[in-house]
Amino acid sequence: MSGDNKKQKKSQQLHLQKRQGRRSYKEDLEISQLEQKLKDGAPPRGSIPLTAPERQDAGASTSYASARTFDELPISQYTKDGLKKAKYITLTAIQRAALPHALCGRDILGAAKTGSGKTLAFLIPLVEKLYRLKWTKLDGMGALVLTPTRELAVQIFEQLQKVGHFHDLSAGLLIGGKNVKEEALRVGAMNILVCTPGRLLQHMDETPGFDTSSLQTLVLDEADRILDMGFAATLDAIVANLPRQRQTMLFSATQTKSVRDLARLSLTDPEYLAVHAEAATPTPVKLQQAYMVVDLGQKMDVLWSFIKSHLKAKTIVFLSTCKQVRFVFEAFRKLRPGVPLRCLHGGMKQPKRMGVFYEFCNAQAMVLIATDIAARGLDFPTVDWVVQADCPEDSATYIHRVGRTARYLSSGRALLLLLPSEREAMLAALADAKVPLNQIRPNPAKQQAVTPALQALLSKDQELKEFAQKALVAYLRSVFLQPHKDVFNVAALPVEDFAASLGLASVPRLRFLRRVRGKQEVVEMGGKEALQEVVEEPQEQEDGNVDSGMDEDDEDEGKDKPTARETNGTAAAATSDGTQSKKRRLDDSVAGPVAKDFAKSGVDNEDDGDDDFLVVKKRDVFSEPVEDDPQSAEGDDIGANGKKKKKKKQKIRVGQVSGNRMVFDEEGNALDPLEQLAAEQLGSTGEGEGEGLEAADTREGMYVVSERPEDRFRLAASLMRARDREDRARLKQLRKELKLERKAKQRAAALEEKGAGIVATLGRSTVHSDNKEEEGAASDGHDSSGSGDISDGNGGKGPGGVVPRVEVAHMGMAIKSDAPVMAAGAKRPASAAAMSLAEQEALALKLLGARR
Ligand SMILES: Nc1ncnc2c1ncn2[C@@H]1O[C@H](COP(=O)(O)OP(=O)(O)OP(=O)(O)O)[C@@H](O)[C@H]1O
Repeated sequence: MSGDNKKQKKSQQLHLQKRQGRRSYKEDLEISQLEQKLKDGAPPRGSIPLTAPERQDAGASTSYASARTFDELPISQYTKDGLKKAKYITLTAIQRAALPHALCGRDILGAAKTGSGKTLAFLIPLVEKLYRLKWTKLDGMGALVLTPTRELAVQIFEQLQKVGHFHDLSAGLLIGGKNVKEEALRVGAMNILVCTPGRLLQHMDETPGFDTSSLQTLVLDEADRILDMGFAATLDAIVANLPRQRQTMLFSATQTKSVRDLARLSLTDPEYLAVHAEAATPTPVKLQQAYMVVDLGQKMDVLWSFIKSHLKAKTIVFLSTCKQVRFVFEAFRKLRPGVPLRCLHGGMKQPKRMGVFYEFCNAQAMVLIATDIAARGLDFPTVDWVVQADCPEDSATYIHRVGRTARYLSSGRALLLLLPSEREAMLAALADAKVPLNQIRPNPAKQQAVTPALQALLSKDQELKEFAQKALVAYLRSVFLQPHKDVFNVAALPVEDFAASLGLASVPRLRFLRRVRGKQEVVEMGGKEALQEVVEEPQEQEDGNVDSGMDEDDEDEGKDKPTARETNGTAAAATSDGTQSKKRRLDDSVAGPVAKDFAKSGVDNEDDGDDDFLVVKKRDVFSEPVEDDPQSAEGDDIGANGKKKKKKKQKIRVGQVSGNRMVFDEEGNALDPLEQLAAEQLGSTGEGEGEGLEAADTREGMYVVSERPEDRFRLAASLMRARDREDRARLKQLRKELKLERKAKQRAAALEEKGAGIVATLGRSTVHSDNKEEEGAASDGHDSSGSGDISDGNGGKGPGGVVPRVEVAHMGMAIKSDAPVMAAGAKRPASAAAMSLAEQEALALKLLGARR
């Protein structure tokens, strides 16, 4: 038999062996040795291996409890090689404490500071257990990792690819925002699933043949969040579908010890491993933390000033609700602070979310404005600052938010903005949690007022104005719904100042607020029950609009989701009279100009439930005059028949005399169109209005030259040119940002592309295989390695002297950049991005044209 034929036969035999679930002799031998070592050297129950003395002589003891490096652990060569490839050599504290217990199959409650390496502490035992059980692709789902958010699931999945790089296991990512039918086709063949709870339950309910009965390991990352009331029903339903006989591991920086929670998961004699329990602080040692007391009306200025004075930093800004994030992002972006801005919240579409996630990972200087969706687990490299612009709901959320910086060995800084009404109780809660905080004050020299610029922006941009209105309502509502009433007192908030700081001329009338304030007065006069009554009123509970930091319902893409808090306690489910209350609200009379703006602009669309909050009387704005809206009052013209005359649209024609046409400013004052244009131009400098006018007077003498029409035309033309220049610069900036975005999208799309974004094969196949049989085997979803046998002992290339290769049509844990599947995958996002660039350019050019 020729050498080639022999090779081919051996390869075929190996395939057959794999399909039958058998391992090579060397693997079998390794597995039995590992089992023995695990049994002999298991740490005593209840011990924390972290305190075990370091081994002087590796051969002297059978215990691996004192292992300091991954090489010293009783784990497979495949895992060791995967870890080495990813440059993981020494164990972190939580890994030293948890791995010895977890590897011998015990249930674990792991608690350690943020950024301390908890992910590997559960991924390694999970992969090892399946390896030792000789799990094959035919054995179905063997391990399940649950996480509260999609981005965290993706991140864990990427770590899993590193650990399992050389293993023959398949892994899937089940998160919302993807095609559930495509997932359903493949989900049954996955050995390890990383999921958000909502999507997993959906598959359990709807995917035929999705079998979880052979599950060996269940992991809850950010366990306290998954166990809290927001996920309660989902989690209970998932657990009901899982076998009771399994290993369960719970990890978080703020671990639960609640007996009730543990009973729900049927933990058996769990090891509680809190490695930093005795530490002076629950936050990373290299994290510097400070707080600043800021009036609500000053918050926007403080935030803007912070961003302007940290242009080279990578910063995450946390706000309470999706709508605030959207408004602050859109408004600040338009004001161009000089550092790229991005936003991340639960209302965004999944591909956009992933794009932002990767962009922020790769950026050196950038501000990410986010809700608590980014608070937990996300491992963005080199974040310099975490700014909590809105107070966190409790000390646990504080700890997770600040944990996005100072991760592993790096340092970082965190700033918390507290309102005077939040200060005392929040500081007490943080002191209880042993969080060290210094007070700092804003540097007056660096203070920059953004409010006048926001006012100018909002006066020109109706959409932004609506965003601001919604942001205001969403924030007040979120404060109202917070359970910790000693910290969050909506009645104490200076709402008018807040509205003004967002650039709004007036405050929408909010019935709930009026009632809370009314009841507050009663409370102050001694009637405590009154406030209780307010808190429990059902009418205000339809849309909390708070982004709780979890992807609770994967199908609710694009909607603001209610929080755990809303489904729990404070805002218990709406009562049977909820519908009536809603009707009552709609029947109420219009309160003020802003409410009318909402009515006119038809903002009461389905996806913005918080408009329900406004007291809007639906009426035909075309058939009756609006009394208290200066803009409408000035502009409306009633005809002889009593009907409103249709007004001719006003235009400014460059190069022609503007005649006697008038336009009106925000306050309803009449302005000549060119004067208005000049005023707008000044406003858009981003300086305070008053300052802008003054500067213009001396700089260009606009108001002097506007006496003569020709001069005014010249002025208008020069203003137009200046705007064109500005737009061109913006276009350039846009292109730059798109380039960055494209790169991020490519990464996200590559993830998507690899097996529709959900599948990975933990493979150790050869890279350059011209063996047709092998390829055929690979394409039908089975192992294609043919050389997984480690008996040939070729060191340096991983076990068995093989180099990993991507299996056809699957996203391999053994991804190689030269793999055909990647090359094909890379094409699509690139052209998609190019299209969007072209579209963006066309739009920008259209804008430029329109201006002329
Ligand atoms: N043994 C190790 N050696 C070097 N780096 C490590 C090791 N373990 C983990 N890391 C790195 O430390 C960083 C933080 O790890 P990880 O995300 O697992 O932290 P965490 O404890 O889960 O944080 P959080 O509580 O925020 O979820 C990651 O970048 C990870 O790659």
